[in-house]
Amino acid sequence: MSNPSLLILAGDGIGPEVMTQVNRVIDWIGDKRGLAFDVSEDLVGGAAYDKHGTPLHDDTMAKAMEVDAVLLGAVGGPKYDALDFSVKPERGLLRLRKEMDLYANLRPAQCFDALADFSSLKRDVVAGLDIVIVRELTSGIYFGEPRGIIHEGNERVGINTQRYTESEIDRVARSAFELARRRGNKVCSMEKANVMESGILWREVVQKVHDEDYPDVELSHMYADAGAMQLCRWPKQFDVIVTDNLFGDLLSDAAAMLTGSLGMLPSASLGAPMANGRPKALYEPVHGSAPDIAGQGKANPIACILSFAMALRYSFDQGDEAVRIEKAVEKVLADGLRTADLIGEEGVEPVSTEQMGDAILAALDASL
Ligand SMILES: NC(=O)C1=CN([C@@H]2O[C@H](COP(=O)(O)OP(=O)(O)OC[C@H]3O[C@@H](n4cnc5c(N)ncnc54)[C@H](O)[C@@H]3O)[C@@H](O)[C@H]2O)C=CC1
Ligand SMILES: CC(C)CC(=O)C(=O)O
Ligand SMILES: [Mg+2]
Repeated sequence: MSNPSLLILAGDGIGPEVMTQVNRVIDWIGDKRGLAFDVSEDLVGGAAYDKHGTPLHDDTMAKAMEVDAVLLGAVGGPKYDALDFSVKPERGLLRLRKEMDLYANLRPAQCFDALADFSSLKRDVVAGLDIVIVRELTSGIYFGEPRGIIHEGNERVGINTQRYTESEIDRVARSAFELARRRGNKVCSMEKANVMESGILWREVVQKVHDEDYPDVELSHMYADAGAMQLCRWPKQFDVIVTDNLFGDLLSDAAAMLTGSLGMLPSASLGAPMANGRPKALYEPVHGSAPDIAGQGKANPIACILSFAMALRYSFDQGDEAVRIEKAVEKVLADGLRTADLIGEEGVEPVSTEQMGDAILAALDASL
């Protein structure tokens, strides 16, 4: 039988830097755990634009549709800010999400004990935190029509449309309830049903899916603005949060700071099962291309490494190996290793991206 296939799209900015460390972990898993992957690499975002004049070449899109899982670094950067909207690096990533139909974006926010004092919130509030935001990823205001910038009278008007069908809400709600059953059995759904019709529909459909098929899961509803406040006030009240594309984008960046840094948050974007039973899947850190630190060897590779651990868990039924990687990360943090984004106190010397990779590989070796 052939090895499972992975397509690596490192992208722009710190994407290739953090992905270099992930490649080392992939090699380690192949050598030391006998879990080899057929890895291919390609371009996305600004890197693809530079070569092909498009942020995602059709051939790359076709490859992404064929492989067992895609691993992505990050896209975007100031070099591309002036480009026409249709060819901006971010469009490449949005096309992947849309055409692979990756409707459920799982964004876990877990606070490692060693970082509990580093969060901008008090230790009590974040210690032991383990929540997952399930963000709808293929619809809502990022994709709704009409959209654009039009002329009206003597001024321009920017338009985006929030649009959700019942079936789009239904399927992401099911993902959240299924996930909750494997965790703390609680779902909190967030929208703005007080001011948006799409929020009213969202709330109704989530409630219906719950009542018909998941009555055993505890369900609550919250307005997304209040949800943001509750995430900062007492995040441990949550287990799984399900929300739309825009609110999920915002709430998950906010949740990142509960864990210490945006450089810590992995994600899995999952779609319907393929013929082999595995879900269509793309794994990527929640952070972007971090142009302010790109090329300096300062980036924290943990979010991207933990995204590969999520791939092992959700695409390849290798939950034990995923835990092995998560424990290795926990160990290096407990040993005091910190990339620059995790340094709060004076006198603590940051390690480089590569040194963090070295330490995680050493911790993996020690786990054998
Ligand atoms: N999935 C993706 O590829 C995403 C791409 N972007 C794109 O990235 C570019 C920069 O966007 P920003 O708003 O600055 O967000 P960003 O996530 O790239 O950076 C925000 C802040 O967090 C820091 N940071 C992020 N990841 C880090 C890591 N691994 N280690 C250490 N520090 C880290 C950065 O240095 C920066 O100060 C833009 O072009 C944006 O569109 C933004 C978010 C997601
Ligand atoms: C297309 C991305 C740049 C949008 C984003 O911030 C995200 O998905 O986290
Ligand atoms: Mg974002």
